[in-house]
Amino acid sequence: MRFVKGHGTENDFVILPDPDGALELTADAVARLCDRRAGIGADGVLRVVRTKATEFDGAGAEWFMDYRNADGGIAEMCGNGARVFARYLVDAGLAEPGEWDIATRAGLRRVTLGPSGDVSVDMGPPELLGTGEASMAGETFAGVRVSMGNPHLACRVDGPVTALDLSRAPHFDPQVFPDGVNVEFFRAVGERHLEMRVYERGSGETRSCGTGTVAVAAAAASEQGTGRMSLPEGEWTVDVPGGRVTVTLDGRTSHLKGPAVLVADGETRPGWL
Ligand SMILES: N[C@@H](CCC[C@H](N)C(=O)O)C(=O)O
Repeated sequence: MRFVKGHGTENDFVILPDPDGALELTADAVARLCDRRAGIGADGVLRVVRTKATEFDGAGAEWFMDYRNADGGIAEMCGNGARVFARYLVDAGLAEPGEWDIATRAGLRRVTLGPSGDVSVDMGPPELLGTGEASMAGETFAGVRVSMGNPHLACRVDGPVTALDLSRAPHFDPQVFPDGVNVEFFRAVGERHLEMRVYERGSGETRSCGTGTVAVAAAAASEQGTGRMSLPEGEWTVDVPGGRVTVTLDGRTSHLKGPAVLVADGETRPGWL
């Protein structure tokens, strides 16, 4: 099986080119590919498949991003994955630099990219769903529930995010989050400038989460309380352990911009999976 390895702010992926949808990708195979000791190692898998070979045929995009978490579970959307997916398509000559849509389980997402460099994704409008909480290492964290197509709980903290112990999964109420949740911890470090760490559903602590960075920018913007229905417009810088991304809220939608890097090509050994 051919693969490419890539990352977006160190949120890393095994990319599996499967244009005709011929791969039978089981949860077990995904978990083995993502295993950092016995496999290739990644936070998730991006299967690259033509929409016409999937149930998303007719969605209005040529390519479907089939994203899976490291534990083999399926997620609706992955923001860093979308950037890396788009960079792979251009690098492989399967798409031209420019602006076009990719299909995801959360709907179409428009990507903008040149022949090299950063990739921007229209992430859609963040959906603020009220408050929620999670607990970790004996402490309870209050946050804002945000849907970016996938579920998030964005928790503001007082101290540096580096001080948090994210070695274990945060606890949350499964009645509030029946599909699980990605939990972000963020703190303001300047004007529209946040630092963030995340514990991702299905992948554990990762060094970046694109949907999570938009969720924390939306949560922080909502606290600015203009009383209007839409979030205050503005550009946010979000620092994550793996680097820096920019989130733009424009009242209609949100954009995530940041690096997307391909680092290796390879082939799994016959019979290994
Ligand atoms: N790292 C991703 C999010 C991946 C999916 C998430 N773990 C979930 O289960 O919803 C991103 O960059 O958005």
